[in-house]
Amino acid sequence: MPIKTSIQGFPRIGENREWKRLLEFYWKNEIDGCTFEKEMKDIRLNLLQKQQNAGVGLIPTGDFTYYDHVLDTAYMFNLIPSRFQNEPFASGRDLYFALARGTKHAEACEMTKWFNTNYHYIVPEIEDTWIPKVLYNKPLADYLEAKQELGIQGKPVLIGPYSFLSLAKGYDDEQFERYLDILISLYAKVIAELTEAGASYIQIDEPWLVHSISDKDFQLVQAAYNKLTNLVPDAKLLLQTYFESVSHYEKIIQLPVAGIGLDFVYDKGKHLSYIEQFGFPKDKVLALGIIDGRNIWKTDLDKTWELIRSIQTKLSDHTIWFQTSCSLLHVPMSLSYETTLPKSLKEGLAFAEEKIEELNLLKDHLTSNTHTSQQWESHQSSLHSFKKAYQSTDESVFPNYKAMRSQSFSERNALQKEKFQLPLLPTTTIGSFPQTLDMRRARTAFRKGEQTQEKYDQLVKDKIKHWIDVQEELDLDVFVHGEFERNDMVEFFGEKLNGFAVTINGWVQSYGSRCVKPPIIYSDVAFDEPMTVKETAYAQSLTQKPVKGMLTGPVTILNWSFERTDLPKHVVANQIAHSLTKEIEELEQSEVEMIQVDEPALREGLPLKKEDHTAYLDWAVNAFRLTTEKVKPTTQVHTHMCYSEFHDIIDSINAMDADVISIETSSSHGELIKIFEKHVYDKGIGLGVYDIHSPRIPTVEEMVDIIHESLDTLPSSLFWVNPDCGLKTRTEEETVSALTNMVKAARIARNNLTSPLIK
Ligand SMILES: CN1c2c(nc(N)[nH]c2=O)NC[C@@H]1CNc1ccc(C(=O)N[C@@H](CCC(=O)N[C@@H](CCC(=O)N[C@@H](CCC(=O)O)C(=O)O)C(=O)O)C(=O)O)cc1
Ligand SMILES: N[C@@H](CCS)C(=O)O
Ligand SMILES: [Zn+2]
Repeated sequence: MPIKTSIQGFPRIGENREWKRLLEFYWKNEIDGCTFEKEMKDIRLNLLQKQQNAGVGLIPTGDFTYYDHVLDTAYMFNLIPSRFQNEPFASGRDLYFALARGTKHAEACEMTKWFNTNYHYIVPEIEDTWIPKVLYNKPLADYLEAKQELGIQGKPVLIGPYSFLSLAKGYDDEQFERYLDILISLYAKVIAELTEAGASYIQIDEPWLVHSISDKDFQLVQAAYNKLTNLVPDAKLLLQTYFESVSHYEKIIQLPVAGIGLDFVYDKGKHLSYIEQFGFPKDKVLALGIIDGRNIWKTDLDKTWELIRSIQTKLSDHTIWFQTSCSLLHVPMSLSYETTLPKSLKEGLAFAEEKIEELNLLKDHLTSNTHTSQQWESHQSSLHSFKKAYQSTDESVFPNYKAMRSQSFSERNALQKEKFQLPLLPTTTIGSFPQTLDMRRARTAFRKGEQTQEKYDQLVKDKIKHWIDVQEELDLDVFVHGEFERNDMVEFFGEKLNGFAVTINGWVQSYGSRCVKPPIIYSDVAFDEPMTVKETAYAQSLTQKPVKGMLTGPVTILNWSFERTDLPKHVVANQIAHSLTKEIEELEQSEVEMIQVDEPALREGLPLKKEDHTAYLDWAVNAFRLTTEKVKPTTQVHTHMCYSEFHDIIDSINAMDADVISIETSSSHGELIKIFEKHVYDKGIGLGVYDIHSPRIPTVEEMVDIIHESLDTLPSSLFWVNPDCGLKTRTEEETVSALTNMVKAARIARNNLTSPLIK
C-alpha cells in the first residue's frame, strides 16, 4: 500500500484573516446571511484547494468552522442551553453565534483553553432537559461539499465522544457513563450517514486520552468504542490523539478501530518505546505524527528519518502514514508573506504550507528509499545554518535560584494599606481599554511608514488622557493606562525584547474571530530599553489615583510565543523574568507604585500528565517570583489570570506571592468560589464580576450577588471588584455602561458591609 500523508486540520482563518473579517461584518449586520454563507463557502473551498494543490494525501474535512469545532459538535447534537430557547433567532446560524457570544438576555457559554494551547473552545453544557438528537450532520455536509465541488475524497474530522463529554460540563461523575452511551448513539448516526455517503477513513479526535486516565475510566472508553463499532461496523475510524503520549497504549491499540494516530513530537519518546515493548497490530493503520503541528521550526528531516527507521524496524509489514503531530490550526498559514524576517532566521522556519512540503519530502524519501534528494539536502543545510547562527546559550547568565520577596505578605499589606488608603472592595480594571479601529489603523499605518512616530505617539497619549478622564468620571479606585500602544500583550513585548522576532502575517486563531501573532523566540532573551515606562508615567502624571504599571509575565510570554525547543522551558522563562525585572526597576524609578504582571497562561502551560505538574509549577511560579522579588514592599504587585480551571493550581497561585490577584470567574462563578471553600487564599483577590467577552451589559444586581456570594467565602478586607479580563475587545459604550454598573455594585456591597444596621 503506498504511503499516505495527512494532516489533522488546517488553519481556518484564511490567507489574510478573511474569515475573521467576514464574521465580524456579519455580526455588525454589514452583510446578510446569504452573502455570509456564500463567502464562507469560498473561503472553505479555497482552503481545501490549497491542501489539494500542496499534495496532502488525505485532506481533512469538517475541521472548518464558523467559530469553534467543539461548539459545532454541541450544536449538532442539540446541546442548546435552555436560557437560549425562548429567544427568537432569525436563523440557526444566529442561535449558534448566540451560544458563543451571548445575547442581551442570555449569558454566553463558557470559553476555556483547548488543552495546553492558546486556542479556546466553547464549553458544551449538558442539561437534564437535553433532548439528544442530530440537528444537522455538519461533517456530512462538509464531506459532500469537498467531494462534489473539488473532487476531494476527504477525511471527515470529528471530536470523539469521550473527549467531547470530558470537555463538557453540567453533569456529575455518576452521569458520565449514561451520557457517553447517549452520545455514542448520536455519533453512530452521524458516522453511518458519512459511511453511506462514501466516506472512507473518518478521523475521531480523542486528545483527552493523553491525560492521566484511571483504569476504571479507560474501561468506559473501551465500552464506548466497542458499542460504536458495533453500531457502525463498516466505518473506518481513525482514532487520533495529540499533544502528548497516550495513557494505556497497550489497550488503546486493541480498540476496534481501523487506525490510530499518535503524536511522536510531544510524546517525550514514549510512543517509540511503547512500540518496542508492545508492538502494534498489523491490521491497523499507524499514523505517525512526526512534523510539529504547533510550533514553527523547520523539521530536522535526518533526525525524523531516524525515528521512522526505528519504527519501521519494529513494524516492517505495517501500514504507516506520515502526519503532523496535531491540527495545523495552531500555526500560521505560509512563510511566503514574511518578507522582513532576516533570511538566516527564515531558514529555520516552517509554517503550515511548509510543513506539508516536509511531509511530502519524507514521503518521497521513503519511496526513493536510498539517496537524499537535492531538496532534502538544501532543507537540512538551511536548518543547520539557522542553528549555527542563533542557538547557543550561556545558562549562567540567567541564574536560576529560589526567589523570595524580602517581606511577608502581611508586612507588605500593612505598609500598602497605609500608603494607598483604598476603600473596602476597591474597584479596578484588568489593563486594556477598547482597541478601536482608529488606533489599530494608526498603528498599521505607522508600521508601514505611512504615519510619523510623533503623530502615532500623540494618538496614544490622547487615548490615555481620554481614558484617565473616563476612569475619574467612573470613580474607579485604581486606574490603568489602557494598553493603547500595544498590538497584543505578548507580541508587544516580543517587539521590544532581544531574542524575539515578529511576523507580518503569522496569525493564528485564539478564540472566535480573534487572532494573535505569536512572536518567535529564536535566541537568548534580554532587556534592551524601557518598554512601558513612557505611557505608564504619562498616565500617572494625569491623576492622583494610583495607575497600575502593566506587564505580561514570563510564563505567559513564553507560552504565547513560538518558543525555542533547544533549551528547557525554565531557562527561557528565567531569561524573560530577568528582562522584566529591569523593566520593573525602571517603572519604580518613575514612581509607578502598583505593578501588574499578567500570567493568564500559567495554568494553560500545566503539563497534561499529572506526573509532570509539580516540576512545571515549581519553575513557573519561580519565574514569576524572579520577576517580582526585588519590588519594594510598598509597591503593590498585582497579577491576573483568565480562561482556565484553577482548582488544581490554587496553592501555586498562592505561592506566586502577589499582593493582589484578579482571576476570571464570571462565566463559571460558583465553581471557582467552591475552590476557596477548600483552599486558603490569604492575599488580595478580585474575582471577575462580569464576562468581558460578551457585548451584554451586566446588571448592578447580578454583580452585587456575585460580590456577596464571594464574600461568603473570601474576607472583605482582601476583596477587589473588577471585570474578568481586559476590555480591549469591547466598545467604549459597552465598557462605560458595564463599569458604571460595576462601580455601583461595589458601592452597594461596600455599604452593606459597613452599614451599622446590617452589622
Ligand atoms: C487575553 N488573550 C490573549 C491571548 N493571547 C495573546 N497573545 N494575547 C491576548 O491578549 N490568549 C487569551 C486571550 C485571547 N484574547 C484575545 C482577545 C483579543 C484579541 C484580538 O483582538 N486580536 C486582534 C488582533 C490584535 C492585533 O494584533 N492587532 C494589531 C493589528 C491590527 C490590524 O488588524 N490592523 C489592520 C488594520 C486595522 C483594521 O482594519 O482592523 C490590518 O493590519 O490590516 C494591532 O492592533 O496593531 C484581532 O483582530 O483578532 C486576541 C486574543
Ligand atoms: N492586561 C491584559 C490582560 C489580558 S489577559 C488586558 O487587560 O488585556
Ligand atoms: Zn485576562
